[in-house]
Amino acid sequence: MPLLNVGFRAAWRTLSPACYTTLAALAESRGDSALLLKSTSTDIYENLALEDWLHEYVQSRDRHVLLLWRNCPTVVIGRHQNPWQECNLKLMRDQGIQLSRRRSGGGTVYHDLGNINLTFFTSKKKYDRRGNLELVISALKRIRPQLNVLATDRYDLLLNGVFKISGTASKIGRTSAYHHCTLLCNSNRHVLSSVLHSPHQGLKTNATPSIPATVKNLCDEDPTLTCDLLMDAIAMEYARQHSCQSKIMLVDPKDNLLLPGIAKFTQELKSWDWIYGRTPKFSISHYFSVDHNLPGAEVELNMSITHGRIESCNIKLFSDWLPSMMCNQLASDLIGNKFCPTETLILASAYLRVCSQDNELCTKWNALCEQVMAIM
Ligand SMILES: Nc1ncnc2c1ncn2[C@@H]1O[C@H](COP(=O)(O)OC(=O)CCCC[C@@H]2CCSS2)[C@@H](O)[C@H]1O
Repeated sequence: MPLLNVGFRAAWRTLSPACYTTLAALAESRGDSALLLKSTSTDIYENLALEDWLHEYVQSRDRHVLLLWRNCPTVVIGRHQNPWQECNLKLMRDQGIQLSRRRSGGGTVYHDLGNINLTFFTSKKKYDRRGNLELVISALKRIRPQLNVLATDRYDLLLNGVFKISGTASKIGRTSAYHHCTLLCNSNRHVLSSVLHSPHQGLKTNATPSIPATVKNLCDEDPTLTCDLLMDAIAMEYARQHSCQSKIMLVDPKDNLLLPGIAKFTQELKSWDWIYGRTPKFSISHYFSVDHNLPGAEVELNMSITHGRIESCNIKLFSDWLPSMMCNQLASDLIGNKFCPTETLILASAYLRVCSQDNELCTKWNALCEQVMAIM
């Protein structure tokens, strides 16, 4: 197969199904020591799976790869974080914003199509976060010399010395590594700050906390900037510094022929067990009023949650506005369930059938269950 002397994209496009080859083989057959890839997907799980796949299969050789990608609205938590501590899950459900857990450590960020993600794959030896961030700064300076951007000691990029425009995380394997970072061009800052705000106050955990910062979009500094412009500038700079072709190869993370086995990676990243079940053990203590028109309708809820499942639960009423027997039963039935509104709704509905003759009781019961589900 005459792959050695043709561009990546051309080679890929000219392959007939019969001689379809994997991305790893294509990378191997090309002489370049560096590759520039862009994902055609805007699905966070597919894109994180693509990172996993590249880390596993292409990075086994001493090769430099840069992957550019963007996502539809999503919150991305770090590997050892607690989503209930980091974000407003109810608001996210209501607004159709996805939640994902990445494999790298660090804090929580918000992505939408106005945010660019860059993943620098290298061998463990060549892993160089500062070098990568300097490359991004050089690319920015080349297209807009007046921009004042610097990298901090914790590998954030700051605009004008104050505003965060990029956050960093990384994963280091046995022989290979990757460093990935964001770049805010024109994200929705209102959504960003509202979803990265947890309604929980009495949550106790030793999960990694995020370090909140004041963010800014590059677009607010220079309205002529676009994500495409920034991605092209970074790709050019990468090609310049790594002496490789500046042509970007488009990769579809759903392409199981090019990326054998990727579907399994995607499935795992989408699973409840990975996203929620990996949360370090935590406890919540929540005090709320179920109905402000009902004097004394206050509730104290205490729960401990392990691997995302309710391990202990106590629902305390401060008056007899609801039969305490019902609450005790709910508390004991919640044990072992996922700390999630869907499972709780199923339990709550079963009770509703029992008390369906009594309208007032049903209303109070619904109000209580809705409050419990709202904190999940
Ligand atoms: N998109 C984006 N870019 C930069 N900063 C952000 C963003 N979203 C939120 N933030 C701010 O960073 C802090 C969290 O900072 P903190 O330092 O705790 O965490 C990070 O920076 C993690 C970066 C992960 C990058 C990966 C690259 C590909 S997949 S995600 C948050 O509270 C906001 O104030």
